[in-house]
Amino acid sequence: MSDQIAIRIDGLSKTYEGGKRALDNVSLSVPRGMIYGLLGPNGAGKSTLINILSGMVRKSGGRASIWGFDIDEHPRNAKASIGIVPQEIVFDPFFTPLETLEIVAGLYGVPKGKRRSMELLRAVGLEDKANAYARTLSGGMKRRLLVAKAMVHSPPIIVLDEPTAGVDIELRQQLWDYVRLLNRQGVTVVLTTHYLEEAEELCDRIAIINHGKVITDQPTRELVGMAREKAVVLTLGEDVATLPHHASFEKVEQTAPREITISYNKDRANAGDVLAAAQSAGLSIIDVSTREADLEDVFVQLTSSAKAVPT
Ligand SMILES: Nc1ncnc2c1ncn2[C@@H]1O[C@H](COP(=O)(O)OP(=O)(O)OP(=O)(O)O)[C@@H](O)[C@H]1O
Repeated sequence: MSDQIAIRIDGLSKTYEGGKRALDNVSLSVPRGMIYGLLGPNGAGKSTLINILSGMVRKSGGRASIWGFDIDEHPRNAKASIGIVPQEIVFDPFFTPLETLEIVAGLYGVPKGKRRSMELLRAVGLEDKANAYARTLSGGMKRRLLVAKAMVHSPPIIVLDEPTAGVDIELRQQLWDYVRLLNRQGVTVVLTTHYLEEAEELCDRIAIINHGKVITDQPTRELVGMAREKAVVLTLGEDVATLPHHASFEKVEQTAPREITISYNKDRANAGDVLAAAQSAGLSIIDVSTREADLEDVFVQLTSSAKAVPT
Protein backbone atom coordinates (compact mmCIF):
# COMPACT_ATOMS: atom_id res chain seq x y z
CA MET A 1 0.00 0.00 0.00
CA SER A 2 0.99 3.61 -0.45
CA ASP A 3 2.18 3.98 3.15
CA GLN A 4 5.04 1.59 2.39
CA ILE A 5 6.15 3.66 -0.57
CA ALA A 6 8.71 6.44 -0.23
CA ILE A 7 8.38 7.79 -3.76
CA ARG A 8 5.60 6.94 -6.17
CA ILE A 9 5.89 8.02 -9.78
CA ASP A 10 3.05 7.38 -12.15
CA GLY A 11 3.10 8.00 -15.91
CA LEU A 12 5.58 10.86 -15.55
CA SER A 13 6.54 12.68 -18.76
CA LYS A 14 8.70 15.64 -19.56
CA THR A 15 9.16 17.34 -22.88
CA TYR A 16 11.53 20.31 -22.75
CA GLU A 17 10.96 23.47 -24.77
CA GLY A 18 12.36 22.69 -28.15
CA GLY A 19 10.73 19.27 -28.16
CA LYS A 20 13.23 17.02 -26.35
CA ARG A 21 11.25 14.25 -24.64
CA ALA A 22 13.40 13.51 -21.61
CA LEU A 23 10.87 11.30 -19.77
CA ASP A 24 8.31 9.15 -21.49
CA ASN A 25 5.55 7.76 -19.29
CA VAL A 26 7.78 6.71 -16.40
CA SER A 27 6.24 4.75 -13.52
CA LEU A 28 8.29 3.69 -10.51
CA SER A 29 7.79 3.00 -6.83
CA VAL A 30 10.63 3.33 -4.36
CA PRO A 31 9.84 1.25 -1.27
CA ARG A 32 10.58 2.79 2.12
CA GLY A 33 13.82 1.83 3.81
CA MET A 34 15.73 0.90 0.67
CA ILE A 35 18.83 2.00 -1.09
CA TYR A 36 17.42 2.36 -4.58
CA GLY A 37 19.58 2.93 -7.63
CA LEU A 38 18.55 4.84 -10.69
CA LEU A 39 20.95 3.82 -13.35
CA GLY A 40 21.27 4.96 -16.92
CA PRO A 41 23.65 6.29 -19.52
CA ASN A 42 24.26 10.01 -20.05
CA GLY A 43 21.15 11.86 -21.07
CA ALA A 44 18.81 9.01 -20.06
CA GLY A 45 16.59 11.34 -18.03
CA LYS A 46 17.78 10.68 -14.45
CA SER A 47 18.42 14.30 -13.52
CA THR A 48 15.15 15.38 -15.10
CA LEU A 49 13.32 12.90 -12.89
CA ILE A 50 15.07 14.12 -9.75
CA ASN A 51 14.63 17.76 -10.65
CA ILE A 52 10.88 17.18 -11.03
CA LEU A 53 10.80 15.63 -7.54
CA SER A 54 12.71 18.57 -6.08
CA GLY A 55 10.41 21.08 -7.79
CA MET A 56 13.14 22.52 -10.04
CA VAL A 57 11.65 21.23 -13.28
CA ARG A 58 7.94 21.21 -14.18
CA LYS A 59 6.60 17.93 -15.42
CA SER A 60 4.62 17.75 -18.66
CA GLY A 61 2.36 14.95 -17.47
CA GLY A 62 1.79 12.24 -14.89
CA ARG A 63 1.91 12.30 -11.10
CA ALA A 64 4.47 11.93 -8.35
CA SER A 65 4.20 11.73 -4.60
CA ILE A 66 6.88 11.83 -1.93
CA TRP A 67 6.26 10.13 1.41
CA GLY A 68 2.56 10.09 0.51
CA PHE A 69 2.43 13.80 -0.44
CA ASP A 70 1.46 14.59 -4.03
CA ILE A 71 3.99 17.10 -5.42
CA ASP A 72 1.19 19.25 -6.93
CA GLU A 73 -1.30 19.09 -4.09
CA HIS A 74 1.10 19.22 -1.13
CA PRO A 75 4.33 20.67 -2.49
CA ARG A 76 5.60 21.92 0.90
CA ASN A 77 5.15 18.59 2.63
CA ALA A 78 6.58 16.77 -0.38
CA LYS A 79 9.68 18.99 -0.34
CA ALA A 80 10.11 18.65 3.42
CA SER A 81 10.20 14.87 3.00
CA ILE A 82 13.19 14.78 0.69
CA GLY A 83 16.78 15.97 0.82
CA ILE A 84 18.51 16.34 -2.51
CA VAL A 85 22.25 16.23 -3.02
CA PRO A 86 22.70 17.92 -6.39
CA GLN A 87 25.22 17.05 -9.07
CA GLU A 88 26.81 20.48 -9.10
CA ILE A 89 28.58 21.98 -6.15
CA VAL A 90 27.01 25.31 -5.23
CA PHE A 91 27.96 27.19 -2.09
CA ASP A 92 28.47 30.69 -0.94
CA PRO A 93 32.28 30.67 -0.56
CA PHE A 94 32.18 33.18 2.30
CA PHE A 95 30.22 31.03 4.71
CA THR A 96 31.75 28.33 6.86
CA PRO A 97 30.29 24.79 6.80
CA LEU A 98 28.67 25.42 10.19
CA GLU A 99 27.11 28.69 9.01
CA THR A 100 25.97 27.03 5.79
CA LEU A 101 24.09 24.33 7.70
CA GLU A 102 22.62 26.84 10.16
CA ILE A 103 21.34 29.01 7.29
CA VAL A 104 19.73 26.03 5.57
CA ALA A 105 18.19 24.94 8.88
CA GLY A 106 16.73 28.44 9.21
CA LEU A 107 15.29 28.25 5.69
CA TYR A 108 13.58 24.99 6.56
CA GLY A 109 12.30 26.46 9.82
CA VAL A 110 14.15 23.96 12.01
CA PRO A 111 14.00 25.42 15.56
CA LYS A 112 17.40 26.20 17.15
CA GLY A 113 17.00 23.50 19.81
CA LYS A 114 16.42 20.84 17.16
CA ARG A 115 19.31 21.71 14.89
CA ARG A 116 22.08 19.18 14.56
CA SER A 117 24.64 21.01 12.47
CA MET A 118 27.69 19.81 14.43
CA GLU A 119 26.39 16.24 14.51
CA LEU A 120 26.01 16.29 10.72
CA LEU A 121 29.47 17.79 10.21
CA ARG A 122 30.92 15.06 12.41
CA ALA A 123 29.06 12.39 10.46
CA VAL A 124 30.52 13.56 7.15
CA GLY A 125 34.02 14.01 8.60
CA LEU A 126 34.03 17.81 8.52
CA GLU A 127 33.97 18.59 12.21
CA ASP A 128 37.43 20.17 12.15
CA LYS A 129 36.41 22.33 9.18
CA ALA A 130 33.27 23.65 10.87
CA ASN A 131 34.67 27.20 10.95
CA ALA A 132 36.75 27.22 7.77
CA TYR A 133 35.52 29.16 4.74
CA ALA A 134 33.72 26.92 2.26
CA ARG A 135 36.06 28.14 -0.48
CA THR A 136 39.03 26.54 1.31
CA LEU A 137 37.47 23.06 1.26
CA SER A 138 38.63 20.43 -1.22
CA GLY A 139 36.20 19.13 -3.86
CA GLY A 140 35.50 16.00 -1.82
CA MET A 141 34.88 18.01 1.36
CA LYS A 142 32.44 20.23 -0.51
CA ARG A 143 30.57 17.19 -1.72
CA ARG A 144 30.33 15.84 1.82
CA LEU A 145 29.06 19.22 2.96
CA LEU A 146 26.33 18.92 0.31
CA VAL A 147 25.25 15.61 1.84
CA ALA A 148 25.11 17.21 5.30
CA LYS A 149 23.14 20.11 3.81
CA ALA A 150 20.55 17.73 2.36
CA MET A 151 20.05 16.15 5.80
CA VAL A 152 19.58 19.37 7.79
CA HIS A 153 15.78 19.03 8.02
CA SER A 154 16.02 15.28 8.80
CA PRO A 155 14.07 14.15 5.74
CA PRO A 156 13.03 10.48 5.57
CA ILE A 157 14.38 10.31 2.00
CA ILE A 158 17.72 11.45 0.62
CA VAL A 159 18.45 11.57 -3.11
CA LEU A 160 22.01 11.68 -4.33
CA ASP A 161 22.42 12.72 -7.95
CA GLU A 162 25.71 11.30 -9.27
CA PRO A 163 27.39 12.00 -5.95
CA THR A 164 30.72 10.41 -6.68
CA ALA A 165 31.44 11.76 -10.15
CA GLY A 166 35.00 13.02 -9.88
CA VAL A 167 35.45 11.89 -6.28
CA ASP A 168 38.49 9.73 -5.49
CA ILE A 169 38.08 6.13 -4.40
CA GLU A 170 38.88 6.60 -0.71
CA LEU A 171 36.45 9.44 -0.38
CA ARG A 172 33.83 7.56 -2.32
CA GLN A 173 34.08 4.77 0.21
CA GLN A 174 33.68 7.26 3.08
CA LEU A 175 30.62 8.73 1.43
CA TRP A 176 29.08 5.30 0.92
CA ASP A 177 29.76 4.36 4.52
CA TYR A 178 27.79 7.39 5.58
CA VAL A 179 24.99 6.60 3.12
CA ARG A 180 24.79 3.08 4.56
CA LEU A 181 24.70 4.48 8.08
CA LEU A 182 21.83 6.81 7.17
CA ASN A 183 20.01 3.88 5.63
CA ARG A 184 20.51 1.78 8.76
CA GLN A 185 19.00 4.66 10.72
CA GLY A 186 15.91 4.33 8.54
CA VAL A 187 16.52 6.86 5.77
CA THR A 188 15.38 5.77 2.30
CA VAL A 189 18.19 6.46 -0.17
CA VAL A 190 17.86 7.03 -3.90
CA LEU A 191 20.99 7.47 -5.92
CA THR A 192 21.67 8.01 -9.57
CA THR A 193 24.91 6.75 -10.94
CA HIS A 194 26.75 5.74 -14.07
CA TYR A 195 28.89 3.42 -12.01
CA LEU A 196 27.45 -0.04 -12.26
CA GLU A 197 29.78 -1.39 -9.62
CA GLU A 198 28.59 1.23 -7.21
CA ALA A 199 24.94 0.40 -7.82
CA GLU A 200 25.63 -3.30 -7.52
CA GLU A 201 27.52 -2.91 -4.26
CA LEU A 202 25.18 -0.47 -2.61
CA CYS A 203 21.64 -0.78 -3.90
CA ASP A 204 18.91 -3.21 -2.84
CA ARG A 205 16.95 -2.48 -5.95
CA ILE A 206 17.85 -0.93 -9.30
CA ALA A 207 15.84 0.73 -12.02
CA ILE A 208 17.52 1.24 -15.36
CA ILE A 209 16.35 4.16 -17.41
CA ASN A 210 17.29 4.70 -21.03
CA HIS A 211 15.99 7.25 -23.54
CA GLY A 212 13.48 8.48 -20.96
CA LYS A 213 11.93 5.06 -20.36
CA VAL A 214 12.25 2.57 -17.54
CA ILE A 215 13.61 -0.61 -19.04
CA THR A 216 13.86 -2.59 -15.84
CA ASP A 217 13.13 -2.16 -12.13
CA GLN A 218 13.98 -5.11 -9.91
CA PRO A 219 16.01 -6.35 -6.96
CA THR A 220 19.75 -6.08 -7.63
CA ARG A 221 20.22 -9.79 -7.03
CA GLU A 222 17.65 -10.71 -9.68
CA LEU A 223 19.10 -8.24 -12.11
CA VAL A 224 22.58 -9.65 -11.74
CA GLY A 225 21.06 -13.14 -12.02
CA MET A 226 19.79 -12.15 -15.46
CA ALA A 227 23.32 -12.14 -16.74
CA ARG A 228 23.46 -15.39 -18.59
CA GLU A 229 27.13 -15.49 -19.43
CA LYS A 230 29.52 -17.11 -17.01
CA ALA A 231 33.13 -18.05 -17.48
CA VAL A 232 35.60 -20.68 -16.37
CA VAL A 233 39.23 -19.58 -16.13
CA LEU A 234 41.74 -22.42 -16.61
CA THR A 235 45.39 -22.26 -15.60
CA LEU A 236 47.36 -24.72 -17.71
CA GLY A 237 50.55 -26.67 -17.11
CA GLU A 238 52.01 -25.60 -20.46
CA ASP A 239 51.73 -22.77 -22.94
CA VAL A 240 48.52 -22.73 -24.94
CA ALA A 241 49.13 -24.24 -28.37
CA THR A 242 45.62 -24.26 -29.83
CA LEU A 243 42.36 -23.07 -28.34
CA PRO A 244 39.81 -25.83 -27.70
CA HIS A 245 36.37 -25.84 -29.30
CA HIS A 246 33.13 -27.32 -28.06
CA ALA A 247 29.40 -26.78 -28.59
CA SER A 248 28.99 -25.68 -24.94
CA PHE A 249 31.56 -22.85 -25.31
CA GLU A 250 30.29 -19.38 -26.22
CA LYS A 251 33.76 -17.87 -26.47
CA VAL A 252 37.32 -19.02 -25.79
CA GLU A 253 40.10 -16.53 -25.16
CA GLN A 254 43.72 -16.82 -24.21
CA THR A 255 44.04 -14.46 -21.23
CA ALA A 256 47.70 -15.20 -20.30
CA PRO A 257 50.45 -17.47 -21.78
CA ARG A 258 49.17 -20.36 -19.65
CA GLU A 259 45.60 -19.29 -19.08
CA ILE A 260 42.41 -19.52 -21.09
CA THR A 261 38.97 -18.16 -20.27
CA ILE A 262 35.97 -20.05 -21.58
CA SER A 263 32.62 -18.25 -21.51
CA TYR A 264 29.41 -20.22 -21.55
CA ASN A 265 25.70 -19.59 -21.37
CA LYS A 266 24.43 -20.76 -18.00
CA ASP A 267 21.06 -21.71 -19.53
CA ARG A 268 22.77 -24.16 -21.86
CA ALA A 269 25.74 -25.53 -19.94
CA ASN A 270 27.31 -25.64 -16.52
CA ALA A 271 30.89 -25.40 -15.28
CA GLY A 272 31.12 -29.21 -15.13
CA ASP A 273 30.25 -29.57 -18.86
CA VAL A 274 32.79 -26.92 -19.78
CA LEU A 275 35.52 -28.47 -17.67
CA ALA A 276 34.87 -31.97 -19.03
CA ALA A 277 35.02 -30.66 -22.60
CA ALA A 278 38.28 -28.83 -21.90
CA GLN A 279 39.81 -31.95 -20.38
CA SER A 280 38.77 -34.14 -23.27
CA ALA A 281 40.42 -31.61 -25.60
CA GLY A 282 43.68 -32.68 -23.94
CA LEU A 283 44.45 -29.58 -21.91
CA SER A 284 46.59 -30.07 -18.80
CA ILE A 285 44.58 -28.14 -16.27
CA ILE A 286 46.32 -27.21 -13.02
CA ASP A 287 43.85 -24.70 -11.61
CA VAL A 288 40.27 -23.58 -12.19
CA SER A 289 38.26 -20.55 -11.16
CA THR A 290 34.88 -19.24 -12.24
CA ARG A 291 33.69 -15.77 -13.07
CA GLU A 292 30.12 -14.52 -12.76
CA ALA A 293 28.74 -12.04 -15.19
CA ASP A 294 28.05 -8.76 -13.42
CA LEU A 295 25.65 -5.92 -13.70
CA GLU A 296 27.68 -4.40 -16.47
CA ASP A 297 26.82 -7.32 -18.72
CA VAL A 298 23.12 -6.98 -17.92
CA PHE A 299 23.26 -3.26 -18.46
CA VAL A 300 24.83 -3.66 -21.88
CA GLN A 301 22.30 -6.37 -22.79
CA LEU A 302 19.32 -4.29 -21.70
CA THR A 303 20.38 -0.91 -23.02
CA SER A 304 21.46 -2.29 -26.39
CA SER A 305 18.23 -4.24 -26.89
CA ALA A 306 16.21 -1.17 -25.84
CA LYS A 307 18.07 0.88 -28.44
CA ALA A 308 16.95 -1.55 -31.13
CA VAL A 309 13.29 -0.69 -30.40
CA PRO A 310 12.18 2.30 -32.47
CA THR A 311 10.86 5.13 -30.29
N1 LIG B 1 16.76 22.31 -19.80
C1 LIG B 1 16.78 21.46 -20.82
N2 LIG B 1 16.34 21.83 -22.03
C2 LIG B 1 16.34 20.98 -23.08
N3 LIG B 1 16.77 19.68 -23.01
C3 LIG B 1 17.22 19.26 -21.82
C4 LIG B 1 17.26 20.11 -20.67
N4 LIG B 1 17.76 19.40 -19.62
C5 LIG B 1 18.01 18.15 -20.11
N5 LIG B 1 17.70 18.07 -21.41
C6 LIG B 1 17.81 16.88 -22.27
O1 LIG B 1 16.98 15.86 -21.75
C7 LIG B 1 17.61 14.60 -21.82
C8 LIG B 1 17.72 13.98 -20.43
O2 LIG B 1 18.65 14.75 -19.66
P1 LIG B 1 18.99 14.43 -18.14
O3 LIG B 1 19.95 15.49 -17.67
O4 LIG B 1 17.74 14.25 -17.39
O5 LIG B 1 19.74 13.05 -18.28
P2 LIG B 1 20.64 12.26 -17.21
O6 LIG B 1 20.24 10.86 -17.31
O7 LIG B 1 20.56 12.93 -15.91
O8 LIG B 1 22.08 12.46 -17.81
P3 LIG B 1 23.42 12.83 -17.03
O9 LIG B 1 23.81 11.59 -16.36
O10 LIG B 1 24.32 13.22 -18.16
O11 LIG B 1 23.09 13.97 -16.11
C9 LIG B 1 18.96 14.83 -22.49
O12 LIG B 1 18.81 14.58 -23.87
C10 LIG B 1 19.22 16.30 -22.24
O13 LIG B 1 20.01 16.84 -23.29
